[in-house]
Order: sequence, then structure tokens, then C-alpha cells
Amino acid sequence: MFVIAPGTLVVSCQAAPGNPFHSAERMALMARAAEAGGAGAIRANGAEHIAAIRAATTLPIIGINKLGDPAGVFITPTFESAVGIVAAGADLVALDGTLRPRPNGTRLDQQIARIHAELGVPVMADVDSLEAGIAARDAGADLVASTLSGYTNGQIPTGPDVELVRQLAAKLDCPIVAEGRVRTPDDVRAVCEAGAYAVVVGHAITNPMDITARLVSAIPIA
Ligand SMILES: CC(=O)N[C@H](C=O)[C@@H](O)[C@H](O)[C@H](O)COP(=O)(O)O
Repeated sequence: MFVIAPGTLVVSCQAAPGNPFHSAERMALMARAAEAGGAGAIRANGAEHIAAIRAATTLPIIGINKLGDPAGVFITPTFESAVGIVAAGADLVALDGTLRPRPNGTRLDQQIARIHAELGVPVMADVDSLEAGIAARDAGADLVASTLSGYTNGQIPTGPDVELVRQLAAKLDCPIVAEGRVRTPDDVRAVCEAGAYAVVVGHAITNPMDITARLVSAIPIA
């Protein structure tokens, strides 16, 4: 049971501190707007925002809890960080599934096993490579997502990692979720043709600052 249906567009309703939309109420409005537009699920960060979104929509929620240093493992890095988001209403927990060292020497397979056993929800591993995806599936992940591709080394690419989605879909026996820099209908088609089970879109829908900056940067300098 994967919580999200095949062919779902998931809208990531996140706003970091410093973003004028950084509040639970505003993220709940984003979730309602996403639902009205046809989204089939929401991705959200932190117990407070998830609780507000849970009260505003019946859509499934992929919950995360960003903690610690963004240069390392910071998306739901421990079992403990998953407890509050499930209590707040998350139906599925997403967590860092890269091969990087985890906090306090914890192991991915142990974290996933505890989430399954004690919280009773499926787990989606956010990975950055085929190798990490294979390891995360072996560790018990129910779904694998391309979320962290482009963020763990070097320069951040402009578009989604369609090739990683294709490789994960060809190799793994679980749903593959395309996430990260999906911005246009062509991007959505490309990741779906590559084998994505579902597609997560964040900034291109829920971050007006990012949308504005991209359009401003397209204005020719006089
Ligand atoms: C790398 C990282 O921290 N990704 C985060 C994961 O939750 C979010 O900041 C992204 O917005 C989300 O993955 C959706 O991606 P995009 O906003 O590119 O559509």
C-alpha cells in the first residue's frame, strides 16, 4: 500500500523561514489550492504545517521533518524526527535515503523498520543516485524518489534528473517518484515517460519568490 495512487501529481507545500509564506495557515491554503487544481497528494514539512494541512484537506500527506545541517542528512534524519509528523497526520514518511553518514551512526534499515513497526506508515526514500536507490530499497523503503539528485555534490542542474528516474524505474521493484526541479508540463511528461509512478512539484507551484525570480531573470537587459 503506497498511499499515493499511480499517476498522482503531488504538490510540495513548503516555505522556509524568510519566505513571506512561512506559516502553517498559508501552507494549508496552498494545499487547498493544489487540491482544487487536481493534485492527488501533498508533501509538507514539520508537525505544525502538517497538522494545519490535515485540517484543510483529506488528500494524503507525505510528511518530512527537516532538521539539522542542510549540507548533510537533514530530511527526517532519525526515527524520532518522524514520530511527530505522523502524529500530526502524515500518511507516509519521506526521509533521506542517500549513502551519506546518518546522525548518531544510525542505519537506514533500522530507521525504516521502526517507522513501519511503531508508526505503521510506508516510507519513501529521497535519493541522489541509482546506488543509493538500490540500497534504500534493500533497506526496506516502499517508494524511492529522485528528490536529492543534484543537491549532494557540485552544481545544481536546472531541470529534473530524468535519467535517474529511468534507471531507478528499470532497476527497482517499487514505485519511483520523480521529485526535484520539475517545472513544466514537458518535465512532467519526460519523467512519466521515464517510468515515474508519481511526480512531486514544489517551487514551480508554491514558491512565488522563485517563480518571480525566474521570470525577472528572463527580462533582456536594456
Ligand atoms: C533538496 C531539497 O531540500 N528538497 C526539498 C524536499 O522536500 C524541497 O525543498 C523541494 O522543494 C521539494 O523536493 C520539491 O522539489 P522542487 O521544489 O524542486 O519542485
